[in-house]
Amino acid sequence: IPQPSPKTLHLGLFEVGKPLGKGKFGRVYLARERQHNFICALKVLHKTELQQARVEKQVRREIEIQSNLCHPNVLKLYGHFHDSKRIFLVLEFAGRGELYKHLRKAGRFSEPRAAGYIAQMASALRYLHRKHVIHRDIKPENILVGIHGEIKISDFGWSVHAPGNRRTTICGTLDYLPPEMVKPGGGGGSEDRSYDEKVDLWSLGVLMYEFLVGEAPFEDTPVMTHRRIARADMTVPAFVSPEAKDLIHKLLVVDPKNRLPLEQVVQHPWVVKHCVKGE
Ligand SMILES: COc1ccc(C(=O)Nc2ccccc2)cc1NC(=O)CCSCc1cnc2[nH]ccc2c1
Repeated sequence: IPQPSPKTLHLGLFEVGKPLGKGKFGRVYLARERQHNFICALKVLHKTELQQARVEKQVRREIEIQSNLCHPNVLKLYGHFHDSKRIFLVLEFAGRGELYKHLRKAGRFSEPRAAGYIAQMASALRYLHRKHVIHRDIKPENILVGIHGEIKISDFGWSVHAPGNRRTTICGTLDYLPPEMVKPGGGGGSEDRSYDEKVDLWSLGVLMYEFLVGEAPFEDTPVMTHRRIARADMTVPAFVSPEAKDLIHKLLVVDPKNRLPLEQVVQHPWVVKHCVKGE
């Protein structure tokens, strides 16, 4: 009988299939867990890479946070295991792939479709915020689509327990960052970068805008994007309905305290109008 190598030993439980994508830190494969014929996504993280990027603690915290989350619109982390060199995350497989690909293909979403997605996002964020988890990186690239068309927030590479205080610099797009995370700290020069769950309300507004318009509201050169975010300086095109425009303006508010709470987002006329009960 061939001696199983450490690789097959750990992966023996899984039949590894086609690559699903490459994340910041790891590759993801379609996989089937043999015992129960269970299809999932297997994310492979290399310990050396995590050590070099000094994110091992973050991964551990993330695994601890995520293992306790269970919501239809939050991508499930079923479990994890590791061998000498790698950490394996056993993730839910979203059958219809990445939302941003659907958005790029469609250009922009119809208002009913966008409203359905915003209602699901609000439901997922209410769940996360009740558990004092801030996502902090809501954008189309971090949303996957399940086999029934339902959306799933994922890639919590930046999630923290509220209130958070950013230490690591932000990399990647600025488009979704709220004023309190791009603006130098409030008066007194002290870099007061504390923020709370309301950062996700701002990002929900940016996401809604991008669903309806096909591009982010503050898209510009980095310097201009900073300035426009800090002032919530954006224009909503005329083809966007007045109700949708109203909700966007109630989320993209510079002062976090004045952003529309999630309970009121799901009761907003634009969301209610397009969401048939129980859909
Ligand atoms: C809950 O989810 C996650 C939890 C944690 C991490 C993570 O990497 N954490 C980390 C890593 C290193 C340093 C710090 C933190 C990633 C995810 N999620 C994804 O990466 C989504 C795409 S992988 C799954 C998946 C499913 N279904 C698909 N359908 C088509 C493609 C596809 C792809």
